[in-house]
Amino acid sequence: MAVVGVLALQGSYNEHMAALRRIGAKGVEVRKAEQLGAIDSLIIPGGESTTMAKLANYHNLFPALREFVGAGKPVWGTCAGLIFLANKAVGQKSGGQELVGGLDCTVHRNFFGSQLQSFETELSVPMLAEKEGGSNICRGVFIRAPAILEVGPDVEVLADCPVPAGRPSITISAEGAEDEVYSKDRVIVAVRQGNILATAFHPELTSDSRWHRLFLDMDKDSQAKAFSALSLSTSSRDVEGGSKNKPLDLPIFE
Ligand SMILES: NC(=O)CC[C@H](N)C(=O)O
Repeated sequence: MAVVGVLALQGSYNEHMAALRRIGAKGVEVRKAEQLGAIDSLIIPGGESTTMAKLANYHNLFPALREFVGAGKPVWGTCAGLIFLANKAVGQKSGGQELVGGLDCTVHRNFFGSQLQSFETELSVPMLAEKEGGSNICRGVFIRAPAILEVGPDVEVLADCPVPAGRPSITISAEGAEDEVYSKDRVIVAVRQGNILATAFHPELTSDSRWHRLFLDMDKDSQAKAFSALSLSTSSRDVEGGSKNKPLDLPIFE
C-alpha cells in the first residue's frame, strides 16, 4: 500500500492523518528529511506558513522537500501548504519567508483577511465530481486563507470563488514593477499542476473524502506510469517473464 507522508511540524496534520485513516490509506507523520525517502506522496497541511517555514528551516527540510517536489512525487498543499508550494507569495511579513516552490502561481498569503474573516462556503468542483463521483459542490472551509492570484500555463484551475464583497483592493508589489491592484471578482482556490495539488481551504476539516481520494489517485496514476515505463523498457530488452500480466498496483520490485 502506498505510504502518504503528512508534514507534521505544525498545523492540521492530525486532521489529515484522520482523513487518511477514514479512507483506509496509510499516513505517516514526517518531521525529518530522511523520512521523505520512505514515502510515496506528501501532504503539507494548513497552519501558519511563517512558523512552519521556521520549523522546516530549523530541521533543514527545505532542500529535501524541493527534491521531493522536483522528482515529480505527488504533493498536496492545503492553505499554508499551498503557500509553501507556490513559486511566488505576496502579502508576506517583511523579509518574506522561504518557499519550497514548484507550483507555477502567485499566492496571496492572507487574501481573505484575518482570522476573524474566516468563512465557509460551497464551491463548484465539477472536475472533482467527475473523477471521484458525488456532488458538483464541495464545502470549502477557509481559515485566514490564502488565494491564488495568477497561474502559469500548465496549471489547471479546479475551483474558484467570488471575492467577498467589501474586500479592500490589495496592492501587489513585484520587485521593480509598478504596484497593481487585484480587481477581478473571482479568485482561484484550488489547482493542479502535474503531480502537485493545492487547495486554499481545508478538506481535512470536512467529512468529504474526495480531495484525499483524488490525491491518492494521483499517486496511483504516477505509480502506474512508472510501472508502464518500466515494463516498456523491460519488454524492449526481452526479459523473461515480462510484466504484462501483473496488476499495475503491485510493487514493481518483489
Ligand atoms: N489556515 C491556514 O493555513 C492559514 C495560512 C495563513 N494565511 C498563513 O499565512 O500561513
